[in-house]
This record gives sequence, structure tokens and C-alpha cells, in this order.
Amino acid sequence: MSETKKTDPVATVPAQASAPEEREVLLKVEGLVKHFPIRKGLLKRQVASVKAVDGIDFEVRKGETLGVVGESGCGKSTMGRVITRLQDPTGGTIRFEGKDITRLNTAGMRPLRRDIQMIFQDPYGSLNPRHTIGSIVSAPFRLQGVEPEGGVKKEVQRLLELVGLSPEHYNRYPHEFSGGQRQRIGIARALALNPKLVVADEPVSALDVSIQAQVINLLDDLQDELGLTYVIIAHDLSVVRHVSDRIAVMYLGKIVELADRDQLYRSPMHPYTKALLSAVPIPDPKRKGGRNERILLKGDVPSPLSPPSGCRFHTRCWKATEVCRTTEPPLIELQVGQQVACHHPENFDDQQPQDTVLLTASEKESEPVTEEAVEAAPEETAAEEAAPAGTAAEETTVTGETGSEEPADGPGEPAGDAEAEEDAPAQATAASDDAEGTSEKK
Ligand SMILES: Nc1ncnc2c1ncn2[C@@H]1O[C@H](COP(=O)(O)OP(=O)(O)OP(=O)(O)O)[C@@H](O)[C@H]1O
Repeated sequence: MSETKKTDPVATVPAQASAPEEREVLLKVEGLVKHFPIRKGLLKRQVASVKAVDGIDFEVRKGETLGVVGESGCGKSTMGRVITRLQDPTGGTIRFEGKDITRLNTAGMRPLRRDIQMIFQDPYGSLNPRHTIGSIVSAPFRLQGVEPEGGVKKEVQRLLELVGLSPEHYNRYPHEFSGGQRQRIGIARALALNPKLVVADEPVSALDVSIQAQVINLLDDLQDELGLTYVIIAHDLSVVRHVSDRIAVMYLGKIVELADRDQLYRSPMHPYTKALLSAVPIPDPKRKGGRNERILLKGDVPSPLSPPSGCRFHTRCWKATEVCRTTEPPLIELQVGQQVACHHPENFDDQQPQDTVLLTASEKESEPVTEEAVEAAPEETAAEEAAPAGTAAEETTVTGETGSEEPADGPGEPAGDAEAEEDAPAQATAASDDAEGTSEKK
């Protein structure tokens, strides 16, 4: 963890020797694209595609935590599954420790399955109820043919202790545990093979708020102890706040802002980031004076089937002008440690100062309002977790690449994706605990 985290109340961690930006790059993603084809008719002709991830670039350095946030449907989970190669990308490249892993097949990925692990959202669905905890946590050893020193049982018991469970839980079954404990079991399984990169997809969103901090703190402690690198996906900025070194904000398949955690919270540059942040409760009322307005994002996230032209956020942005409608802003580093894709950023010089006339729609769109006004209409905050209207589910039948029909509000199962089945069969069936240390989402 970086030095910046020392001040966090929930994360008291020792400072690392080197600053995050000096550490070696572990994962590098360039131009990453994942489109899901939509097929219709008897011949299953492709008629459109869901642009879940639509050209994103980022890197993750050894020992750091990258938080990824955004509203539901913006492509976070898809990004997570593609970078772990549970799903194949449609385009772009993924490099892990300098090696191009974008097109590796199952056999090629096999040794890397030890190094790259995923923790999923649902601690209830991800553990096979018929298997004992010992069998679940030892699955990665079986699958990789690894015999730990001292034997599998001893190692599994050590892992259980590491995640705060008792070694005596070895012979118990998942239903005997609470949600938080089950997520700990999932974490123990993910850590079994001593991975270098852990991608955690909404690791606490299915848990009680009171338990969330404990699990996040556990991940944080484990990172220090084991030198792990994390990508933590969350829809809520307050979840990633305490553990992230840097945060990427996604909107409709794009990264709109990627910045050091403190910079992002102190002076967000993308209006969307500002809106998301304005909905995060401030725990310290003394600091409230600094931020007493919330931004109510009106309307829903547009459909990823046909995202808006230019800047994808322009249909909901209160600052949008003509250039936003016509020209996509590139993600550029406007300030050291802060990349933004916006023509009219907040807290920085306007990038298109000549373009001053607001789009008519923008004038009516989201706007800063006072806390009092928000309290009168709390249901419209940016943090709202409503499913995006106009997603594939509502508009048409979405078929995965197998041609199998699946609802678009929950289509993220690797098993519904032919590519995933072909190239990562172990992960596609992870719910049965037979995955190589991973667990199934939802
Ligand atoms: N297998 C699939 N087939 C078709 N569309 C899909 C598939 N998986 C995801 N999508 C669509 O891709 C878009 C992005 O989904 P994704 O789950 O990645 O978003 P998210 O930001 O993680 O949202 P959430 O927080 O709700 O999981 C959504 O519109 C979703 O319906």
C-alpha cells in the first residue's frame, strides 16, 4: 500500500519502500474492447453488439490497488473478466509481466492461472454447498497438481487462519457460515496458489454494510502480508476509497478519469466523477462545508448498444457543448497522476474554451443542487444502483456467442459466453469449486 493510506481510519498499513509510480508494471491493458454480439433470426445473424468495454487503457503496478468504479452496466465486470482471461477480448492487448496474454489458449493460460485470480461478488453462489470448506479451498491445488509443503490439509488450514477463520472449519459446509465468512473462504481459495494479481469484482457489495469494512480491511492486510496486487471493482466510491492507490472511473465502456486516489477525491476533473463523488456520504461533518452540493444525474445510463456520439456522458452532463456531442475527448494526463477524458473538465483549464454554448439538453440536465434539495429527492442521486434503462434486456434479446439467450441484466456469466467456455473452461464452471482457485459470479 502506498504511504497515503496511513491516514485512513480503516487501513493502518506500513508504507512501502517505493512510490507506486516507481514500481514495476504488472498488468498493462491497451485499447481493450469487449463487444457482445446480438444475434437474431434462425440463422442467428449478428444484428448489433453490446459495447460493454470499448477501448480502455490502463496499467497496474506491482503491489498497488487499482479501484474501478462506475454505475451498473458500465462494463466493470466485463473488464475484470477479460483481463483475467475468463472471457476473450474483442480487441486490444493485455500484457502480464510484459508477456502478451491476449490470445493465449487454455493451455497457454494454465500456468498463469496461478498468478491471476478472481474473487467474485456473491459469497453464496460461489461455493458449492455439497463440498466441505477443505475441499473448496484445496481445489486449486488439485487442479494445478500442486502439492504444498506439509500437505494440502495443513496448507488449507493455514489459509483459513490467514483469512481469519478457524482451521477447524476444514470439515464444515458453506451453509454453516455467514456471508462475510463465506467471502473469506472465497478469498482463501483465491490465495491458495499465491497469486500475483487478484481481481475482486464487487467483493463486498453482497454483504451487510457492517461486514463490508472487515472484508475490505482483510484484503488490505493480506496485500501487505503477501505483496498482492489488486484490481478492486465496485459501484460505490466509498468502498474503494480506503484501499485504492489509484481509481479508474468508467462510464459506458470507457475510462473517463484515472487518477491517484487523493487527487480524485480532492479535485475530480470529470463531471461524472464529480457527480459520483457528490453522492458519497461525508463521515466527518466538519469537512462538510467544503462540499455541500450534490449532483443529481438525471436520466439513465444510455444503452451500450448504441452509445451517444462524442463524449458518451454528454447526454447527462450539465456542461456539454457542441464539441462534446461531436468529438470524443481522449483520455489525457491533464495533471501529473490524473488522466481525464473531458472537453470541459472541472478543477482545470477548459480544453475547448471557444465552445461555450451549452447544448439545449444540458441546460435541463443534471445540475448541482444543495444538500437540502437532495434530501427532498434522495432517490435521484448519482449513486443510485438502478439498472440502466435501455440496456439490451429491455430492448431486444441478447444472445451470447453460443447463441444461447440470456437476460441482459444478468448476463455476465462466463458460461453464457462461448469464448469463455472455449478458452477458460475451468473458470466457466467455477461455481462447482473446480475452478483453479476462482469462484463464479452471481
Ligand atoms: N455475456 C453477455 N452478453 C451480452 N451482454 C452482456 C454480457 N455480459 C455483459 N453484458 C452487457 O454489457 C454491459 C456491461 O455489463 P457489466 O456487467 O460489465 O457492467 P458492470 O458495470 O459490471 O455492471 P454491474 O455492476 O451491474 O455488474 C451491460 O449492458 C450488460 O448487459
